[in-house]
Amino acid sequence: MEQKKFLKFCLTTEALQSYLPLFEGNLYDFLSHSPAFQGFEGSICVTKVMAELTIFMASRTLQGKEVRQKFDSTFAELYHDLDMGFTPVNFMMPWLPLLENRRRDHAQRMLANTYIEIIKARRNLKKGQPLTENDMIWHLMSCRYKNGNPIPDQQIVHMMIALLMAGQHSSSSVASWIMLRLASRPDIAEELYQEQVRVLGLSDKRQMKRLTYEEIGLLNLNSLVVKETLRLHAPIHSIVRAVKSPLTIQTNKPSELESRVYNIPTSHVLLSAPGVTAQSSEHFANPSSWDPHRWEAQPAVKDGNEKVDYVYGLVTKGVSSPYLPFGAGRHRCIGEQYHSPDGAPVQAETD
Ligand code: HEM
Repeated sequence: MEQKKFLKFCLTTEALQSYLPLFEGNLYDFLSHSPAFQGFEGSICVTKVMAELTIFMASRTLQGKEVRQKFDSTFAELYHDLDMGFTPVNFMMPWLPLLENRRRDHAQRMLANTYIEIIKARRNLKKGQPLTENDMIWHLMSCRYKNGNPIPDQQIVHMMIALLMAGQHSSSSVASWIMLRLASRPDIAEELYQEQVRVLGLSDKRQMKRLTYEEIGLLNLNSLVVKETLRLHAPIHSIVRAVKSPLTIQTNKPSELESRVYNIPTSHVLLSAPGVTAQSSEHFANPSSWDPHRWEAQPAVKDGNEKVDYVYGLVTKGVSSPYLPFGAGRHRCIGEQYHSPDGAPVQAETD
């Protein structure tokens, strides 16, 4: 949890505000260079393009200049190999002599070496030499555990790779679904465009003006599109926990079930799937239809205002909402806010 608190530093509102110009810069750069966005018609592989875009934007903002520069060459390939080792079989049996597992391990070692070199080079900067931007690597290099110890370089490396993986998969998957859903609903795409023209205005050259952090909050339909897409296509469909000590669970609705009490031994692993309630007609009318406007009428969940701090900052204590795409409890996502400003300019520019 202490490490989670260190990571949270780069996801604060102030940090996110400072990323916005970087997001936009990378986005415009991508749109002008990527073959996928030349001309006004044609077909593209949405998942591939969104994965590329997300990794460029995340690497530049969270990981720092050096990592972003390396993504143009070797890093992207290594990341791909790491990514291919991210399927259930690799999780269940990470030791299997599969080609994917070997490539994954090789990529992990190469990426780790690269991060170590970046950290070393930064430590060797002469006193008085200007710092590069205040990114996550700098921050972790200056953090100390409660016992006063600095974070060992190897741990910084592992945290940086974990962050890269945590943010990339989820964000690029949601971005792809948004594009695909919008392609099937031109009326919503048009509404989104009109909202952006209304809120952001057009420049003299009839181009959309640059977005400010505050304006993101005014793009109401934009946020409903993200919310509704996360309801139907939450990227993390299964959340698993190993039972560490014997657990007794009493069901809330005993009348509907044969057994009211479950005794769960430590040999078990529990799996929760938040998408089940998010797509249930018990909570959402016509649940399989993608309708961002449903949230305008959706009753708010009464989960109470109580908050709890698991060391990395206050989070809502309640877990009874049928809609929990970012999880709940101590392992709840710390990237929720990051995801929104990341998505907003992308959606606005590609509409
Ligand atoms: C649409 C985007 C995202 C979704 C839907 C999402 C969803 C989730 C969920 C459901 C969890 C809980 C996992 C569990 O309980 O085991 C989680 C954890 C986490 N997320 Fe995200 N996430 C997103 C984006 C991000 C981003 C952009 C970052 C970082 C920049 C991030 C960093 C993390 C981290 C570090 C954890 C681990 C927390 C822990 O184990 O304590 N996420 N995320």
